[in-house]
Amino acid sequence: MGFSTIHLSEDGWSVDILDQTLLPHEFKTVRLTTMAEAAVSIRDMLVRGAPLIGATAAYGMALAMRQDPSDANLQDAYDRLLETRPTAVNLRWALDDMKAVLKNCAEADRESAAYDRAAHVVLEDNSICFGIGEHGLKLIRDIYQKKGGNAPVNILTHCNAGALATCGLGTATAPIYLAKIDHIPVHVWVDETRPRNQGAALTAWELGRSGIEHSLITDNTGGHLMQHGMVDMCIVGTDRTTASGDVCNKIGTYLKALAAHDNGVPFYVALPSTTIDWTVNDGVKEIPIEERAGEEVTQVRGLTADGTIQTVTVPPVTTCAANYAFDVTPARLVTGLITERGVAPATRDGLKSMFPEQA
Ligand SMILES: CSC[C@@H](O)[C@@H](O)C(=O)COP(=O)(O)O
Repeated sequence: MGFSTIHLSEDGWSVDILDQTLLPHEFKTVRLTTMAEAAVSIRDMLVRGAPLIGATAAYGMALAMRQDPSDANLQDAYDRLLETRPTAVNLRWALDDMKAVLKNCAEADRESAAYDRAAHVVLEDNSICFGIGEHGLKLIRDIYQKKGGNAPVNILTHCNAGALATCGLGTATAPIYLAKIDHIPVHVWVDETRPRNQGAALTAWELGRSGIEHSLITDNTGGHLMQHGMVDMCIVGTDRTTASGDVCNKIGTYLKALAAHDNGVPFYVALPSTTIDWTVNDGVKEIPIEERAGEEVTQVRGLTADGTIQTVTVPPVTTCAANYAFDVTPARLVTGLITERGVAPATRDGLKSMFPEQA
């Protein structure tokens, strides 16, 4: 990939992250030295994407244990990191995982145990992304062969479920990167993904760096492309997948799934098992949907002709905006869930058979 979303700095204890709010026009690493800074980096979306949020929270716990390894601080760090973003369940998964390891350690051992476990979370995510990539690659290869083996596979994706959202090849993008290595021509339709433009700013940036052919489209274009046979498959990520296969992902994903269903376009969701919330069944009723500041809708940030980065307001300055960050795609609209263990039907039985030890 040529970049790292999160890693331990050379001092061996502080944590370097890529400030994703500045991409694509500025590439800047930020150093986290406290749990509070880790929490802010998640809340303000310097890091974002479900798996990377989890990894940052894990390192946030390590920074907390370095400052004060007491039981009280362990719980305080857990609570403060958990409240940073409500929807991506990887956050809770990583914090639960860290807490389970740390509460069984003597206080004197907690700092080193926390760093070890956080490194494990990062490495595990890397290998999970690769597994998702291998299983998703088979789906892309099948479509390529069905098209006669001489035309690119057109894939639509929403938001950024790429390397930037993870500690590896990404989830939705992993099969795409592996297809390139396998010499399967792929072209990606990149939804710009208002309001924060993760598609335009992040997915376009990372696909471009990797030499993957892509076209940026407005969020409303997908249905038209599907009606005209210009999308062979959709692959998106997820922030929380229910035990019954409902998928909560960036706002607008549901509308893409509806359009895909209406046009017979396969709609796949790529996910690490850490994104499955086994305690939730009905995604629409039970998953908390993050609501963010209206300014994310009313304002747009970008590069001006004179090379400066500026934020401008689009509607009348008095307009109030509603900003729901995620929506839920019911399982019935999902063709398959691409996990690190294989492609599962988006059903309770499908997930159970893939992860029997969890269910
Ligand atoms: C592999 S990332 C999957 C999802 O987290 C991704 O699609 C997404 O919706 C990210 O939302 P964000 O608000 O940028 O954190």
